[in-house]
Amino acid sequence: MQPSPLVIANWKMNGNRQLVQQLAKVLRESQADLTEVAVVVCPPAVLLPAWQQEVFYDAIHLGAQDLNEHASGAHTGEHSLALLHEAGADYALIGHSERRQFYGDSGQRVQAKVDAVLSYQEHLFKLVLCVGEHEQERDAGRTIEVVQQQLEEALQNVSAAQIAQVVVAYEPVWAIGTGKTATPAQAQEVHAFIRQWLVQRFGAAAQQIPLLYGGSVKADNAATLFAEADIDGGLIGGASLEAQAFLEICRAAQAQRG
Ligand SMILES: O=C(CO)COP(=O)(O)O
Repeated sequence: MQPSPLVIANWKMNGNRQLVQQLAKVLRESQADLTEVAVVVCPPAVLLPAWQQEVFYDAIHLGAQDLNEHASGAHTGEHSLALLHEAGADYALIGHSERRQFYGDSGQRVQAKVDAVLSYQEHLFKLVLCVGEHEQERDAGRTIEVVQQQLEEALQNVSAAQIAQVVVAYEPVWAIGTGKTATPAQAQEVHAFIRQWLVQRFGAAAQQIPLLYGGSVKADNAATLFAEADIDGGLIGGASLEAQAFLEICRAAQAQRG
């Protein structure tokens, strides 16, 4: 059995209360068409409470774009899992390339955040581990090596029992916000590798881990990407800020299992 389709909106530092209402309305009106696809919205943390008021059916989850691995204390500007949970989140993105590149998330820090999620009140959060290569790394033929290293480091302390809480998102850095989507074949090649690595490391249960593709997914290319055997959905940036485009992407994920 394949993992259930999953589509995640990553609003990054965008959106406002009006967009919360717009997107929630579109999703609510279309819920009958989205029976097979789970949808997660990761707004800026301050908008989580606004989303919490809009979300009243089970298929929609809220997620944090990042978290602090400490439980509490002197960490100005940061959010603990307890705070995020209170604001309605039960998913957390970890290791997004923008955090790795611009906000100091080293491989070690990413690993600490993974461990924090998995040791936080058992099974409460799912984590979405983002991996992906830079353009120079792809050009140098190092894509698989880079992705493998990111997986090994981040999931170092994870047990086979905990793997059900993990989602992996492959986001080639050169495809993020550039309009340069990986071709379905390029994405599938890396996804097949990730699947094989996970199964080797965690056993057959890893067949059920959703593998998402992210990087310039739009309404018009989602269906061909999601048609690939190991692409179970998407992590959507820009297109998640347009309610109709995001809905079309969710529909494309649903259609794969329709
Ligand atoms: O980084 C992304 C989602 O996390 C992808 O962003 P875009 O869809 O804007 O390329």
